[in-house]
Amino acid sequence: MVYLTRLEHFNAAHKLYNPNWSLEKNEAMFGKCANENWHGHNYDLFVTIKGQVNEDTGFLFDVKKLSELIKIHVLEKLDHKNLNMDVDFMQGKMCSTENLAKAIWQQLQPHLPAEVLLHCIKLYETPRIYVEYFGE
Ligand SMILES: Nc1nc2c(c(=O)[nH]1)N=C([C@H](O)[C@H](O)COP(=O)(O)OP(=O)(O)OP(=O)(O)O)CN2
Repeated sequence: MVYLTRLEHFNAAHKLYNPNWSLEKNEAMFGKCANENWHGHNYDLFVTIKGQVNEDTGFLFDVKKLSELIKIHVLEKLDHKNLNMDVDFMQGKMCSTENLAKAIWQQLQPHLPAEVLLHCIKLYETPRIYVEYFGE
């Protein structure tokens, strides 16, 4: 089994706000990210796939094709967007790094060829905060 990773990048805005809570409770939980405090992040997205190496190509999967799939199914929906307002697959969800990583998996996984398994979505919200999601 070989693991292959492609790093992509996008910028997006969000706020952390639970509409079922008071402003005070949101502020207490989410601090400077809460309520009307819209702010942006430079996200780094690591997509890791796994599988067997093809003897003819030496590739698990052409990483340029992987990049293209990520662009079409993930980045075009997220880059320079407001996660809370513009992104259909984040509607009704808290726009945390955890939920975004899980949603990216759900967006991408159905578009990978059968012989390629998605192993991990690793998403950096800041250089010091990241989430890894393994699809479970
Ligand atoms: N479990 C989670 N906790 C937090 C998340 C998250 O997605 N999951 N997100 C945030 C905020 O989005 C916040 O904007 C993080 O940015 P920041 O405070 O700038 O984070 P850093 O720790 O990298 O910056 P410092 O300056 O070092 O504090 C908060 N929590």
